Amino acid sequence: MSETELRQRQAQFTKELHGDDIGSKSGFKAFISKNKSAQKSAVDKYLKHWDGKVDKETEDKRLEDYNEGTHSYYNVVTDFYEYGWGSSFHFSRYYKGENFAAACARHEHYLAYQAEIKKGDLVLDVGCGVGGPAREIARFTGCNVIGLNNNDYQIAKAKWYAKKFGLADKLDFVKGDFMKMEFDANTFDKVYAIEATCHAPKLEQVYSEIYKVLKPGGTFAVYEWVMTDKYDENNPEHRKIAYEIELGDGIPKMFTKKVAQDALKNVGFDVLVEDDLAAKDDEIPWYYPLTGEWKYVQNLGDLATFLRTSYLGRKFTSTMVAAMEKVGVAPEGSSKVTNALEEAAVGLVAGGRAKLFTPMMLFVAKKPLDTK
Ligand SMILES: CC(C)=CCC[C@@H](C)[C@H]1CC[C@H]2C3=C(CC[C@]12C)[C@@]1(C)CC[C@H](O)C[C@@H]1CC3
Ligand SMILES: C[S@@+](CC[C@H](N)C(=O)[O-])C[C@H]1O[C@@H](n2cnc3c(N)ncnc32)[C@H](O)[C@@H]1O
Repeated sequence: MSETELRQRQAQFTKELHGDDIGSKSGFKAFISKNKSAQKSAVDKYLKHWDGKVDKETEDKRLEDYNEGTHSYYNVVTDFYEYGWGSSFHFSRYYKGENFAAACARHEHYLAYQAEIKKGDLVLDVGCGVGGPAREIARFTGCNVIGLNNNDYQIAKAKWYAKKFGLADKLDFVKGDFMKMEFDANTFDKVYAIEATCHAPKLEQVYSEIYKVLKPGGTFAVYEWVMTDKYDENNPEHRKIAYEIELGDGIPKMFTKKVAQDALKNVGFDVLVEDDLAAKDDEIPWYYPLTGEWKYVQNLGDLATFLRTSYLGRKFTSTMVAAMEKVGVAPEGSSKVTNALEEAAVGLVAGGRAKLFTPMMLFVAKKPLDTK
């Protein structure tokens, strides 16, 4: 299928699944108003590559089908993410006494600071979700952001929020595959990516696209999802954790830190910073909202989040979803989605505790000035 046909099909499917009125409904309300047969087909498309097999052929198919696979994944999880987590789809570090929302904003500000984003800069957000980080970074720095995303539903939501919060003149969101960017070379002053490029079937390709669209002298800053140096692909316990992360988070293959480091260098970047922010031995771990550690809850906002994200909260949600699916209120396949998200949570916490995985491998890289 050609790129244009794929695009048209995905746009048409988004209309069928989510209807025309995207944005005004979010979380639970959006979830129950989906077209039921389209939802079933989206769930099947996402899960068709996840049948427990870890052989090379199955993995190759997942890598080949990365675009549709991820598109389908975000079609079915976005409402759950918004309901449980908010509109920034990433993890954060937590300082003692700092609440969830403040930590999330600070994590975004830190990336903007590392990327040296300034007022008036034209910035690309690679894999922008529903635009939570883009809104924060535009407000924080005064820059203009273009968010790139291959998920039509999220783009429609991101546009809706930008308008709602009076940021439509600072932000734009466009459909596209980060493996084949359509922007002219040397377009952006800065580029950032937050927990998104791990969906790429090949890191070197997405980094080389970023390199292409960045102006010479421009900075790229990324929070990358990688398996750490402790990870051993031949250790079945390690592989099980990586598989849970892949399945539950719609990732064709988790790569190691070494693969990411080499990829950045191979495409021509000068790598200025390599810092695993999950390896700082913070008193409050980045994965705490997915555990049962109530002691870190700071305020009522955190309590509301924790009631949805903690083990018991997730159990409550999945039980309710299963009951609603049974009586036909929730679309068929919804329980498969909550089960997959449970695998994600379990794998992420296990990977975090064992320091086999990090969702915040910070790389800051520059495109040399003497390139075209
Ligand atoms: C997939 C990538 C690369 C990044 C997303 C990181 C996180 C924002 C998500 C990873 C696992 C997600 C889960 C939820 C929210 C978003 C994540 C933390 C839930 C808490 C949403 C509510 C559901 O009932 C349970 C989910 C568990 C996993
Ligand atoms: C975990 S979300 C992170 C979103 C955002 N960076 C944030 O922090 O809120 C990953 C994002 O990458 C996007 N994505 C995945 N594969 C993509 C691709 N091939 N091209 C463009 N965007 C992609 C997804 O649609 C999703 O918006």
